[in-house]
Amino acid sequence: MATGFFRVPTPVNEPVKSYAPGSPEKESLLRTYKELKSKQLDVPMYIGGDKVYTDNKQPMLQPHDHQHILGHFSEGDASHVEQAINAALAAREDWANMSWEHRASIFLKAADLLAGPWRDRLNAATMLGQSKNAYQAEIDSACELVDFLRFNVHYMTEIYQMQPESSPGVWNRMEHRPLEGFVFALTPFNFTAIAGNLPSCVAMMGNVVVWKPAHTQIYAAHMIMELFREAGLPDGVINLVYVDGPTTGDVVFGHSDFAGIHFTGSTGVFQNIWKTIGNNIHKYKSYPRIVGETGGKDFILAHRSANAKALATAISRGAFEFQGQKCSAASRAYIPSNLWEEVKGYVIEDLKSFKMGAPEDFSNFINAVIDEKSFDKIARYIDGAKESNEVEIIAGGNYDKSKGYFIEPTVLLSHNPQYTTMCEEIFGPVITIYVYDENNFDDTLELVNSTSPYALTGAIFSQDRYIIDYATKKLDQAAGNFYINDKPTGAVVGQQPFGGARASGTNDKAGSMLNLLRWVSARSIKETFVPPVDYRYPFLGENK
Ligand SMILES: NC(=O)c1ccc[n+]([C@@H]2O[C@H](COP(=O)([O-])OP(=O)(O)OC[C@H]3O[C@@H](n4cnc5c(N)ncnc54)[C@H](O)[C@@H]3O)[C@@H](O)[C@H]2O)c1
Ligand SMILES: N[C@@H](CCC=O)C(=O)O
Repeated sequence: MATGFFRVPTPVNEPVKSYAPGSPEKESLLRTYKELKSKQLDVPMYIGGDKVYTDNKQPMLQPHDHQHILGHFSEGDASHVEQAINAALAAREDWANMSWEHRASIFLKAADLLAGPWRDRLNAATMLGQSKNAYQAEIDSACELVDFLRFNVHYMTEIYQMQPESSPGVWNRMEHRPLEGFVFALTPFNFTAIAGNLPSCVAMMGNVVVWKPAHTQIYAAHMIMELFREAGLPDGVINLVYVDGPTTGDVVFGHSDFAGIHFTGSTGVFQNIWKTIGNNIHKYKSYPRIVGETGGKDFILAHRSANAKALATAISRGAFEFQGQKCSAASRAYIPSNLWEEVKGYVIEDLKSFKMGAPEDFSNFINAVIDEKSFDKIARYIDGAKESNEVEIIAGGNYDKSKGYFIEPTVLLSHNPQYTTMCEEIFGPVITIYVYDENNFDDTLELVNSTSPYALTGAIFSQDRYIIDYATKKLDQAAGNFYINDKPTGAVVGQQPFGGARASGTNDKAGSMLNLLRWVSARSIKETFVPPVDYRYPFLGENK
């Protein structure tokens, strides 16, 4: 059999298209958007080689126009989860034995399809189903997913190249085996790229997967599955089911072949999953890999030396892009008293210029939040602020769900640094600001570090290099992604490996070698060329 030591193409980040007025990409995307919007899809689950339809049809809505249905998905039950596990296990041997370069080819082809003919379709699906504007959909569902696929293939080869030393007469080798069993990918609503990455990077390493997306992301999720199939992913390697979370969890976490979970979502759900796995630990063949990236309460801390305009821009973009429905969105800010009036002026000016509405109008910066449950939760936080005498509403504060789930970008000013919205994740377009005495930077650093249980992202703004150095050291455990003079969001694959610690997750850095290492189990092999033929140590003979 002919073979070689193959080098994969060097990955570079997929360029982000502008969708500027009159651009060909804008025209082409809008055409696809309108085409998809005009029809209703009947979306199946994908189990083994089958597209599985059930009688339990659930609507897929547009968050910005909830009476407009995009189609229906077939909801499954526990029996479908069992079938998906069986299909995965049946596919395991062939997939695990496929030469790595062919696994790589499938995902590199998926990346090229997505960068080319599939780009508009996945972007339009993300705009329609998750209410992202064109630019944010482009960053997420096109560029970030393309980057995940290409960079992960590259990291995979780096892992395979990790080999031990050998001594004379011996050749030591290390194999990076897929896990024994199946892996469960449980994905959130807010990023199409994350939904695509969680099952695919696990499969890339030779594993088989059962994938359950959030119900509100199924519209784009099924297109990702179609993309992988077109790229040549064999049947049964990734099995996509639409079953409610607890029912899926009961079947998956009770199965002896459960080998790991790749999760992104909220902290509470992840902590419950961890407990369930702990309680069932005696049932499994191996200790399951538990990888979870979860919630955040991401901060901006400004020093009195900060540039007020840059700081205000970081607040406007960092808190409100994608309606704050980003794990990394800035949701608490600590501003020194000397800068507050100026910063407030810029932020209010920015917010006045924001347009809110459906994504098909490309001039809308703000779209809708994902569903009624999220809308009601965010509205409750805003109502709480209206009633509190510890908080003022500086901007926004209105909401309306009559047509779509629209919440005005809202800036709260809290006089209490421990007020609820300074501590809890809201996951919506709300930022709370605490203005501190400009001479009290040290105490404020401590406040930032200790106020919330999360440690996902954070930013320091200062023009003073001693302060930047000092804050970077003091806040070393406060954020897994730390930004200097930039908004605490918008991590790019290959540039800022992403993930947080404390209650924000296991910090296995999505889109990096660190993450992929969790999906392999190394086997060390020692081969001795001329084995000894006498058991005695040399000195045993001399003592006679
Ligand atoms: N740290 C990160 O990288 C990152 C990235 C994106 C989103 N997030 C977090 O995700 C959350 C928003 O996403 P979401 O609302 O989809 O999260 P979620 O926790 O509600 O849902 C995530 C997934 O878990 C499933 N699920 C929910 N309850 C379950 C249960 N009891 N048992 C089993 N499965 C269950 C959901 O159906 C979904 O597929 C936020 O907290 C955000 O911070 C984190
Ligand atoms: N890569 C993204 C992660 C978003 C999570 O929801 C960011 O940093 O903005």
